[in-house]
Amino acid sequence: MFAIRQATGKGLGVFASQQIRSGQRILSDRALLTISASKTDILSQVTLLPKLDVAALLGLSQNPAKSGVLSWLESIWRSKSAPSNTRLNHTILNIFRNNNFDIGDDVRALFPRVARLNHSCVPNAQGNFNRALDKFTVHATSDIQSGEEITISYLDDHLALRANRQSKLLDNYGFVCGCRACDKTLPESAAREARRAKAIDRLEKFAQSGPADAGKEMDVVLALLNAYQEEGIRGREIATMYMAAASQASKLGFQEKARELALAGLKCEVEAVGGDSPFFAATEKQAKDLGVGVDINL
Ligand SMILES: C[S@@+](CC[C@H](N)C(=O)[O-])C[C@H]1O[C@@H](n2cnc3c(N)ncnc32)[C@H](O)[C@@H]1O
Repeated sequence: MFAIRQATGKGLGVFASQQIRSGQRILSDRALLTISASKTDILSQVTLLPKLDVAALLGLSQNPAKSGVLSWLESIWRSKSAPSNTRLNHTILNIFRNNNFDIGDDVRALFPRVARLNHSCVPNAQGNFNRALDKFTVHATSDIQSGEEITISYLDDHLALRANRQSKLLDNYGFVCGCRACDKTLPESAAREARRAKAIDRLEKFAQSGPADAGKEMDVVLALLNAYQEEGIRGREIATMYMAAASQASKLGFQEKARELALAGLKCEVEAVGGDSPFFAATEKQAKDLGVGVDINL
């Protein structure tokens, strides 16, 4: 379904080798290495790995940024690593920083194929850890054409403005993003940023406007959802927003609207994580608790 090859200006990348439909699972990867913040350090963990896994780890990309620091990792490095100044140790730490994913409960992990996915601020796929499978899965969040690069977002705030996104990517990964949303030469670029700025402004005004009622909250979530849709961004965050809007609609007594929003939330969730994910089960339960049990064809 995909091939790993050179992506101009980005090192290696993952490319669709056939058409992939939105919601399709592209890959699921078992961790090469997992690090828990409280229990262990990276270097001693690596010494326990089979040789083939060490070779796979050392084949992953390094972060060229000098200042790129994940403070959590830095503290583990400083407090527990010894000897700390060999070239190999620095390489391992650098690779871990550049490729790890937060999988919840203060655990970070390296996944060999997932680590080849490049970033886009308007990604066409999303990665999530599936606790039931003990694997990191990647799902298409829009239709992907054969030959197209498969991308995910490395950022938490998907609606952030360009300057904000770029400084985070530069600090943490050492690259200047040239994705569609960051490319200032594209005709739609200014309109995109203006739409994002408007949505952020609306959210900030809402946050400052004192106690909110369900009606105001629903309006602001619907406006945000609209902004995400206009940007072509889908995934779990959007599913969460749909469920929040469904909850407000239900509080206001608009059961039909609540049902419609919950169905949209469930669809978005299942497309991003798959029907076998505990995240999806939790969202299904949320819909049931709202009294808007919806059946969705998996
Ligand atoms: C997790 S790795 C992704 C795979 C990597 N390209 C490789 O060759 O293995 C992250 C690194 O890929 C590169 N990268 C990812 N997204 C990029 C983008 N949008 N623009 C430029 N470089 C990017 C950066 O060097 C970043 O530090």
